[in-house]
Amino acid sequence: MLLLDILSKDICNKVYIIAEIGQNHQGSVETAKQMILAAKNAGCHCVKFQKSDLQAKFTRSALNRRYISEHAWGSTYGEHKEYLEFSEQQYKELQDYSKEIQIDFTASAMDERSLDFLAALNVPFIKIGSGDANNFPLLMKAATLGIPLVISTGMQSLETVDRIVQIMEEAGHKQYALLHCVSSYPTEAKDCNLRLIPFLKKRYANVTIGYSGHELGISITKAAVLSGARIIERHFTLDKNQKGSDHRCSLEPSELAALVKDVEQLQRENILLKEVYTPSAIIDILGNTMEVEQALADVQQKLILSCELPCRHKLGKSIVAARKLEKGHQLQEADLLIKVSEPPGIFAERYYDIIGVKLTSSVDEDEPITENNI
Ligand SMILES: CC(=O)N[C@H](C=O)[C@@H](O)[C@H](O)[C@H](O)COP(=O)(O)O
Ligand SMILES: C=C(OP(=O)(O)O)C(=O)O
Repeated sequence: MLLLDILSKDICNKVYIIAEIGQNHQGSVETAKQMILAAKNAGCHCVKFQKSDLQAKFTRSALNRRYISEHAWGSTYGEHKEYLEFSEQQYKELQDYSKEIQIDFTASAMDERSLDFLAALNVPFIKIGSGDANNFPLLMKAATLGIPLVISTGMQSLETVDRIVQIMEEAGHKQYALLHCVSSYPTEAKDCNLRLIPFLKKRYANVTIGYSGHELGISITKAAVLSGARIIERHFTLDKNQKGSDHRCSLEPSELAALVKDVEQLQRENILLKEVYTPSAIIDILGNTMEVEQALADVQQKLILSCELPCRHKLGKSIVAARKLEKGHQLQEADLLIKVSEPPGIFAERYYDIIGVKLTSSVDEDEPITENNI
């Protein structure tokens, strides 16, 4: 299977292309099937969805908050997400359909219950989205399942990415990839920071590096391939003008097909036998456009970008009390969960740092632990 060959680095000149259907199916299984077929016809290797167990992923206050947006499918965020969430039975139906037309089918596991569900569904790999890249307990569990993992690194620090790699190494899990990603929708060219692809390749020499892009158009994604990305993920839509947060920065079928064709041509011309090109060589190959030049600007350090802060605030995971915790209580793992919280609390990457710390004030069940509590 191509993905496994890429993860084991047996093949270096092919790119595995994932069409991220995400929640662009508008809550309709029929539309999802049309999208799976359109992704297959565009030449993609895989279709991907987003699987959540809403009570496991979000706190009650995050689910109950009013969602005032032209993209809202309900009056609260919980109603909106419920509308877009497929049942386990519907997942099986979509998986069967994907099998029938021979395209890989998977989803991101956005909480532990969804991870268990996807593992049981026997998907070829499980995606861990940027929102869970700092969810170390989830990553530890995922690393022990014996299933390939594709892990995005948007809205995370370099320290967190180092920790992901350490978790995989400690678990002896070798079949995984890290995707460079910037969690802003759409990402402006100047924020794409494609030089972080060779940076990550050098820092984690044994790990396959890919790119999950949220920018407009396909040129920057092609530049990502020439920067060394061997797994590409792009949001996919049947029509960019539809209601929904992700449609605008998604590719329509003709754009996705053009991306696949252009990547295949780079492969046919043996250009991908060399993995990493310099920015000037990439511009020579693709032709000079301002956006590609901006996306390739010199960047030496992986930081959480200011353009990612709205997404980190909205969908970043926080540390939450699993039950009511009294003042003076010394925190243990069993006391804590990791969820999207409204308002956010201490971010999930500090989970292991606060174990053993005594609470200076009580925290209610399903409420975030904040700096004021420790
Ligand atoms: C960080 C993350 O999960 N991002 C996902 C993947 O890129 C997105 O598809 C979000 O689910 C989507 O943008 C949320 O939109 P809304 O809040 O309108 O449901
Ligand atoms: C959030 C996701 O993707 P990314 O972090 O790659 O944008 C996802 O796949 O669910």
